[in-house]
Amino acid sequence: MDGSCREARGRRLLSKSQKLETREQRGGTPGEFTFSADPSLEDIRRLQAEFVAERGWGRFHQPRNLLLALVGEVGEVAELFQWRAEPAARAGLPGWAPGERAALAEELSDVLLYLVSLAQQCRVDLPRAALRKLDRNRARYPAHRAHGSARKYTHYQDRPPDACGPQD
Ligand SMILES: Nc1ccn([C@H]2C[C@H](O)[C@@H](COP(=O)(O)OP(=O)(O)OP(=O)(O)O)O2)c(=O)n1
Repeated sequence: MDGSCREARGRRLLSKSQKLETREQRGGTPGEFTFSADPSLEDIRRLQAEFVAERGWGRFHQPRNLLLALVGEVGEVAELFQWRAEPAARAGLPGWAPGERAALAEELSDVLLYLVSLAQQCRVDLPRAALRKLDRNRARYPAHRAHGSARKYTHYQDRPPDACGPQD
């Protein structure tokens, strides 16, 4: 893809993300919520890498710096939740103002952008790695044993299948 095609694609993705933000500001029923089909994680990696390269920031983006930046942004997400009454921390974030939802979308995006950058700098193919990890989680937490229970997987490994019920 040449430079002008890449820029046009970047603009299209940006205009889509602006529409998505409007949807986020409205809130909605959590069960009905889905992500947009694009951009892919690879699109986001590439756009962020271009953003960093255009500013000559590559030398700052060493893994440890990115990790610290990521943790800092996670802290900013936590700030938006701290001291809220319990109902406002439920799925769908009832009672959150549009501006607060927009602020959360920004902070979560900062987390994602630093996570993707960190994975790139550590040469981790994040989408594939996440799929592999999901496979591992499925194996560790068989649905018939873990259903309705928040216990750690080691609880299932240590016991025969009939030693505990699903609610145990
Ligand atoms: N060296 C840098 C600096 C910034 N960014 C990008 C990634 C984040 O998405 C965002 C972080 O920018 P800020 O450090 O300005 O943090 P905030 O956007 O959270 O601003 P504020 O702290 O005012 O909320 O910019 C980056 O990739 N590399």
